[in-house]
Amino acid sequence: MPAMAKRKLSRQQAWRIEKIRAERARRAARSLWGQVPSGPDPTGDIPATEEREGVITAHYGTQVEVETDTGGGQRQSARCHLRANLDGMVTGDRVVFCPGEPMGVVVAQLPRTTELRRPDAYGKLKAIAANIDQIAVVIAPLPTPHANLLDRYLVAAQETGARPLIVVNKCDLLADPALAAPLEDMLKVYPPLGYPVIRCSIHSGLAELEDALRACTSVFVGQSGVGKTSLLNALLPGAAPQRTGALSEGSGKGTHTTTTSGLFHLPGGGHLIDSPGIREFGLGHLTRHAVESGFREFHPYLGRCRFRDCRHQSEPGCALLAAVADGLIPAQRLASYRHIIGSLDAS
Ligand SMILES: Nc1nc2c(ncn2[C@@H]2O[C@H](COP(=O)(O)OP(=O)(O)OP(=O)(O)O)[C@@H](O)[C@H]2O)c(=O)[nH]1
Ligand SMILES: [Zn+2]
Repeated sequence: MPAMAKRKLSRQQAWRIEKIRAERARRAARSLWGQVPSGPDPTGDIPATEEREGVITAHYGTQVEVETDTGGGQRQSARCHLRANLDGMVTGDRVVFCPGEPMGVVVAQLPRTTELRRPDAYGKLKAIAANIDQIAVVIAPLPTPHANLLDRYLVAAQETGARPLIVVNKCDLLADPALAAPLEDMLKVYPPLGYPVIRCSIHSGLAELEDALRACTSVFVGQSGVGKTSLLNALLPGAAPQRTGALSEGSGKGTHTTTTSGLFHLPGGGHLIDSPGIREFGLGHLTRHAVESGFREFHPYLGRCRFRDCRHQSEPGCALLAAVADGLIPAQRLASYRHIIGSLDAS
């Protein structure tokens, strides 16, 4: 701990230091993401301490890789231990750390803007990534896309606060009308609902995807085989899978374990967080309330059904059924809703 922390501080001094720390963290985070903070730097008159702010870019059990922005687009990485009370840290977390040789130590976690969570083996929801701005749900003509699965990912995305993006990969296969027709039919409901749709393949048309990923931190989620790893490798050759591991305490040399997740910087700008756990995000348990609120076009009708416990199946006076009949809600989305609720009831 720096000597400064041992001094007895008045409440006002402690409050001021807290404010300065928060401002420093905000500036560090914004400049790390390539945004230039505006206004004079109110922390400039404060003497530097050994503590720095950074972002967790990889996680290896009790060790993490923490990256700091050293200015001019340069970044520096430091391997750190986690303090024992900081076991819930994930890739994307912004932290305060003390650099050291061969390893530094993470001393504090800064507040998260968003959090991706999924149930662990015991059903308890655990964070798997933090501070994600955008969730790119990847689909493809093959494996066959299912509206209820896409909607499930969109519902899960809605809960996190990150903005959703639909990425249609393998568009080279759309030359086959038997693959194109059902996909286009399924997709047409999403742009009017405000979900952006991008079409690409690993062979061509990546510029639009690069644009959508610029200046933010994203994750790719979606069914196995839609091409998430291939897209990551097309955007950043050699990025996945990453095979560095924990450093041994004594020698500081690498051992061979696969990292559980990693944050990648894209050459075109923006960052991607990837891990097997993140790819399965959205397939965990959802509550009935989360499912209802995850269908954004349902919002004006929720609470307006005749029966308070309406399940929106065939009940008289159901506001959602009436909205479907009036063409205000796509029938495909109500069908998805029922499918997802049916899977909750069955589990
Ligand atoms: N035709 C075509 N094939 C593609 C494209 N992108 C990926 N593929 C193929 O699709 C298959 C699955 O790709 P992956 O990148 O492993 O899919 P994934 O979504 O990462 O799968 P998981 O790791 O299981 O989640 C591979 O055989 C890829 O070569 C594309 O744009 N066009
Ligand atoms: Zn109803």
